[in-house]
Amino acid sequence: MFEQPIPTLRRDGDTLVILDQTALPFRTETISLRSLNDAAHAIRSMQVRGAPLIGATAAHGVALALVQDGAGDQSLRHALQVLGATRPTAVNLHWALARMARVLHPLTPAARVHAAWAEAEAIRADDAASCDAIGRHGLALIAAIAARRPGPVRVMTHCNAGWLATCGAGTALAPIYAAQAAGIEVEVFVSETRPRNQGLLSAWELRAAGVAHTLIADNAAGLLLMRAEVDLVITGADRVAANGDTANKVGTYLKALAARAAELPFYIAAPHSTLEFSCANGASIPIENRDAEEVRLIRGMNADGGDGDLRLVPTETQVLNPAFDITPANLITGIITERGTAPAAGLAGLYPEAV
Ligand SMILES: CSC[C@H]1O[C@H](OP(=O)(O)O)[C@H](O)[C@@H]1O
Repeated sequence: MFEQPIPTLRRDGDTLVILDQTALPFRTETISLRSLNDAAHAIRSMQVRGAPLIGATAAHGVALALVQDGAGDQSLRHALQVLGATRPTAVNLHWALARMARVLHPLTPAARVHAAWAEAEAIRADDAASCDAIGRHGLALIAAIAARRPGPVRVMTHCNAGWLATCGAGTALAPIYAAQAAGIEVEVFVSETRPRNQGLLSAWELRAAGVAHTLIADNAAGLLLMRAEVDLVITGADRVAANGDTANKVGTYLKALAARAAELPFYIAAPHSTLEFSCANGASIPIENRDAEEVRLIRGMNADGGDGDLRLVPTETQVLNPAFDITPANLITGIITERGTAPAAGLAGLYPEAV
C-alpha cells in the first residue's frame, strides 16, 4: 500500500487535519477542520482539491457537522446540502455524500456520529486501495512500452492527479509511482495547468519522490506530442459518464486532441467514485466556473522566499474561468480503473452491477 509522504487528510479526535494545498508548493502547512463550515470552505477554496480527496473530505465534513451541530435529521440534511453545494463537477463529492446519507439517515441520532466517522474512514480506505489498484493496472501500460524499446517511458500528464488529489497514491500518477517501484525508468512531462497551476503540485510531488520530470507551459504540450516526444498521456478525471465522456481539468481536451492528431495513446485514470453511470454523456456534466481573480492573478515565490499573488491584469479585465472541460470518449484510448483498463465506451464491462 502506497504511503502518502504527508497525509492529505487525517482524523484527529473530533477534528480533521488536512494538508493545505493553497500553500503548496511554497509552504507545507496543515489545517485542523473543526466544523461543517471549515470543511465546506476547505473544499470551495481548494485547500483540499482533487476529485477523490474532495469526496473523502466531504464525508468527514458530515461527521464534523454532527459532532458540532447535533446529529438530528435537520442537522444531517443541512450538512449534506452545504457540502453538496461546494463544487459541482467532481462526482466523487456527490457520491461520497450519497453514501453517507444512505448509512446515516436510517440510524437514530445517537448512533450517527460514530457511524459517520466509520463510513468516512471507509471511504478514505476505499480510495487508497483504488489508487493502488489503478497504479498496478496503469503499470502494465508503462511496462509494455518499456519492453518495446530502451530508455525512459515518457508520460505526459495534466493538472495534479497524484497522491495530493486522493487518499492514496493518486490516479494518473499512481502508475508512475508503481513503475518507479518496479524499477522501470519513467520521465513525466508536467503541464503548469493555468490558472491554479496544479501542475506545480505534480512537480513538487515528483521531485520529492525522485521521479524525473519536466515542467512545461500548457501551450507547449502540442509541440511535444506532435514531435512524438511523449509515449502516452495519462490524466485524472472529475466525472466519467456512462459513454466514457470525461470531465477533467480545463486543458485536458486540448491534450486529447493533440494526442489523437499525433496518434499517441491518451488514458484517463479514475476510481469507481469518479464514474457516474447514471450520467449518459458529457453534455450533462456541470462545469464549474470559478472566480475571475484566479485568472487575473498568479501565485509565486518572491526573491526572499515568501509567496504571494501578482496581478497580471486590472480587475476591470473581463475573464471567463471554466475549471474543467469535457473530453469525448472517442478521443480516449482507455480508462484505467481499480478493476482494470477498459476502452472509454466499454466501462460497463468492468462494472456490470452499475448498469
Ligand atoms: C485525481 S484528481 C482528479 C482531478 O481533480 C482536479 O481538479 P481540482 O484541482 O480543481 O480539484 C483535476 O481536475 C484532476 O485531474
